[in-house]
Amino acid sequence: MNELQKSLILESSSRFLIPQGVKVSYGTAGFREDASILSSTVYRVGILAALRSLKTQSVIGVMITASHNKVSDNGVKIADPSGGMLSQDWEPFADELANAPSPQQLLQLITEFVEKERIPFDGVRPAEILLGRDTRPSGEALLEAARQGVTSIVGAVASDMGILTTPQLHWMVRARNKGIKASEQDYFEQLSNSFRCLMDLIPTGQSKCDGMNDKLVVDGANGVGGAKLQILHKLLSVLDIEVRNSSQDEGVLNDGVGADYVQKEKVAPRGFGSKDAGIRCASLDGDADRLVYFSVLPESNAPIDLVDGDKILSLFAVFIREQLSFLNEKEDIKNFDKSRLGIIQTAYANGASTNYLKHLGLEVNLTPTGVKYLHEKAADFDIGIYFEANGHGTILFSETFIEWLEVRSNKLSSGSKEAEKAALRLLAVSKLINQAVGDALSGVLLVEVILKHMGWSIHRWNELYHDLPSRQLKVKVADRTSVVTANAETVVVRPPGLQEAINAETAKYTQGRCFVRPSGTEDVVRVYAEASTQEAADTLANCVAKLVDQFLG
Ligand SMILES: CC(=O)N[C@H]1[C@@H](OP(=O)(O)O)O[C@H](CO)[C@@H](O)[C@@H]1O
Ligand SMILES: [Mg+2]
Repeated sequence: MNELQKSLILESSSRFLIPQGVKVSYGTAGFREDASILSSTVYRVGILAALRSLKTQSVIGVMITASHNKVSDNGVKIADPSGGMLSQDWEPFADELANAPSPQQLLQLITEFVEKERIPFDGVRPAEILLGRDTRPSGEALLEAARQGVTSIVGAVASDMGILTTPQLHWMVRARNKGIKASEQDYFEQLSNSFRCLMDLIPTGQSKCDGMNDKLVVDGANGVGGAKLQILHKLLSVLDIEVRNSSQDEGVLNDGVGADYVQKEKVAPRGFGSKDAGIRCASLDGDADRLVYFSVLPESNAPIDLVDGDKILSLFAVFIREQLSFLNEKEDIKNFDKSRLGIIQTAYANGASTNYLKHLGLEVNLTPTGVKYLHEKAADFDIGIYFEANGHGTILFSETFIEWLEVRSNKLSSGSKEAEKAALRLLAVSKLINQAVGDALSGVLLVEVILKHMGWSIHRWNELYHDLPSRQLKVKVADRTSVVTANAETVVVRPPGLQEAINAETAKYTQGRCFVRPSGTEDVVRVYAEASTQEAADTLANCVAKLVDQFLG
């Protein structure tokens, strides 16, 4: 780094001094705090993104959002060249950078890091960053802070992509680095074209089913997703969609609305009630990277039948497996010796879903909580389907498998019609479903077209299996990092004795399963328990919460 560069960083960082006594950490979902203390953090993430862009010689994304958190919070995270999360080996540097006490210390850290990582300041490409934000009122000023961070690196270019869903920004970064068209319009066109293609491939006579209500009502969490879904809807007049809670004019972001609320509380969001009984409903979270479905029950206090991420995963798995079997029948797929379908879940997946998927003969893998782990594992397969129970997930297709499908779908025209259609369907799914990150908008479209393909109502879908009753609790402890887990967080290895105590308690319950882990986003230890009845799951969770308190309180 030359002297000009150094003085530029010193000068601009003196405009973004860090607040006293605040320590931030790049957690499971980037930095997330009360918006009022975030501008120095976001400014520094702008610098980090520019360095990452120089290092990778690729376009990098910065997304300003706090997802399902309250409207006064905000956050920031980086999208890597693939469109996925920031590489984990850069996370410690993100922490150091964000917490450097003074501009001088910040500059020193950057200088050392640039040398250590051999970041090319004289590379072929200058840094290029796409900036996006959700609808939070604090977003505009924070985006400006990010822009100033980016442009404190000489030659770096920051493009403001405006108000976007998180998955749209990730999609654009991925598309830009693949050299394909990457505007928001291109995103909508790709989704709507591949949706139409899947609709055209629905077997004749299949698209009607008794008791199937064709209307879908979507809760937009008063966030960014509702308005974007309306745009898609205009392009896809075949879909009968009504969007409620679609902006902050209709109510407060994430307040009694949204996928996180619906999934955790198992109640209908604001604006939905017993009048909607039986209708197929869906809920997005504040930045539209999570999706759950539900149907309201006729009782007056509007309880719901929840169709969560596990069941969306199961629906996708059934459909993909069916297409693979059409290819299999023709022996075609056997020629592709590595073709493997993998299912990825976390320990929070309902045990009934895991059993169901294993019964289908599918390979189910568990990873620790957090999209980065699920995504990484899913990329090991030709088709990897991953979902968190809370509704974040997608389907990844390997490049080689896509190439194989492309060749097959051309060759097959002379052979089996079914196999040809199956190959075309899989290709369309790979274009519809976001390959960068879980995306509620593409998720809605895929669910809708698969339900039509199967001729299934939401009730038929929900009957795939019955969730085991479960309970989640949070325990406040002195130091949550003293809980250390192994085996995808299913076993506690520290403090000693805690796992044995959990085992002894769990053994008392039919179909009992229980695990504890430190949260990556909140200062708590989470307890998850499952058993054959709700009462038993509640008791098990409470007993284990007490154990956690005894061992760590
Ligand atoms: C039990 C649970 O829902 N955990 C959530 C939550 O992580 P924790 O590490 O459990 O706080 O936030 C993550 C980021 O949004 C999400 O990936 C994850 O699924
Ligand atoms: Mg989100």
